[in-house]
Amino acid sequence: MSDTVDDVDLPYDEDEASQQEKIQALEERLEVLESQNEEMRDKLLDANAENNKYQQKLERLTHENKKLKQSPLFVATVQELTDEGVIIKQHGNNQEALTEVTEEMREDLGPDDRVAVNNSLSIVKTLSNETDVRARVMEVTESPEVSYEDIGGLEEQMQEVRETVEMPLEKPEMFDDVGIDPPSGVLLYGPPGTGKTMLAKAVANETNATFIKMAGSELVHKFIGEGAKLVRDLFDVAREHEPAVIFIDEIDAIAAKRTESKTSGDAEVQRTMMQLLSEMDGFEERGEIRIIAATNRFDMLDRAILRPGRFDRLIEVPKPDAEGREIIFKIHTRGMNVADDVEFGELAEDVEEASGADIKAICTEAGMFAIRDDRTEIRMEDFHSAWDKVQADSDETEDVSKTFA
Ligand SMILES: Nc1ncnc2c1ncn2[C@@H]1O[C@H](COP(=O)(O)OP(=O)(O)OP(=O)(O)O)[C@@H](O)[C@H]1O
Repeated sequence: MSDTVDDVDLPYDEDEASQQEKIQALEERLEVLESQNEEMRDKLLDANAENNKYQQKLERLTHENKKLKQSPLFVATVQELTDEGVIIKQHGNNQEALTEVTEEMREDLGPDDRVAVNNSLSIVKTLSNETDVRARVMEVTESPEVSYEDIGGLEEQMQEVRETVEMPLEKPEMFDDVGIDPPSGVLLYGPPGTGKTMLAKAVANETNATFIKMAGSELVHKFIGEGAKLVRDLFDVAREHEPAVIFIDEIDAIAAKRTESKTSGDAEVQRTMMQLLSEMDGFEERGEIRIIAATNRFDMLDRAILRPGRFDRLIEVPKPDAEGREIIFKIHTRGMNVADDVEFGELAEDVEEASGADIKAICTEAGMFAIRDDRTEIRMEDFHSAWDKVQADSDETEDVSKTFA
């Protein structure tokens, strides 16, 4: 493009064009240039808008990036508010530290409050109350209402649970006299709804022990030190309630085989499991506390937890066979008004893949079918319709969980 007027390529012949022709040619050129200018301005506006969009995206990504790079937060408990600052105690390592806080934050803080702190131990936010967390994740029952008679088809398993959990609680001296250590922990494994929780509850009931249940998934927390702290709490609560049976359901959530990825989440889960193992290793001081864990995913477990002194007694709890199913039908219809012609043996054959939990559901549903039909007596056909419904419901749940997987 030309820089000066002298260089401009004129739209007419300087020597031949008349004044009129020159003016007209220049006007036409001006018009073209104006429309080109307009076009360029539009493009510039578009480009600016686009630029803005990219700028925003860049900001968002930079923010995300920063968040990802940020180190995780730690959990601590406020010990004391002093003139020099706030004394906090970190969970996990139990170290105390003095940290400064803003005046506004100081007003919201009190001793025993749980707070999240960053790497430099500055308080980032306050957390919900610890007792709330404990209550949410721990189920403590003084005497669960399940007895051995409520469990069907698990004779062998029941026998083994009694030997490994009941005997050491009731007759610890026998182990001393014989000179062997009782098994440390019992691991129940098998498909969902087969009676693992029931077995643990029944043994607690029969030994007058407090039943303390915690789900492994509840131990997986986003704050460093939180899972390990809850494990310590779990054993503290058990010590306060001796004799006690600790039941850790879904143990696979904290004791799965190590994956390749080394994210901080994995490390936290690992720490929680280590805490559990170290509590179990302190067996001598554990007194009248027995530990039972359960999983549906035995294949996923880290073998480290199965070593001697840890969960060293494995008990498989399978789906019931026909005989077991018949017993479970009888257990769950004990209080029900069942017609004389109902054949539990036949029903047990019909519901081949049913678990104990399925059979309980079938019995309740069969009752519902009778009510819908305005009857107070439950017939064979009600049980059959109920089995169809239970199967259809579980297919539906499976479809839903597949959709959301
Ligand atoms: N063997 C059984 N005898 C009688 N009832 C059973 C049996 N198994 C399961 N049930 C019924 O199913 C319900 C659920 O069983 P339970 O919670 O013990 O199963 P689970 O094996 O712990 O399942 P999950 O692995 O899903 O936690 C029980 O409350 C009980 O009503």
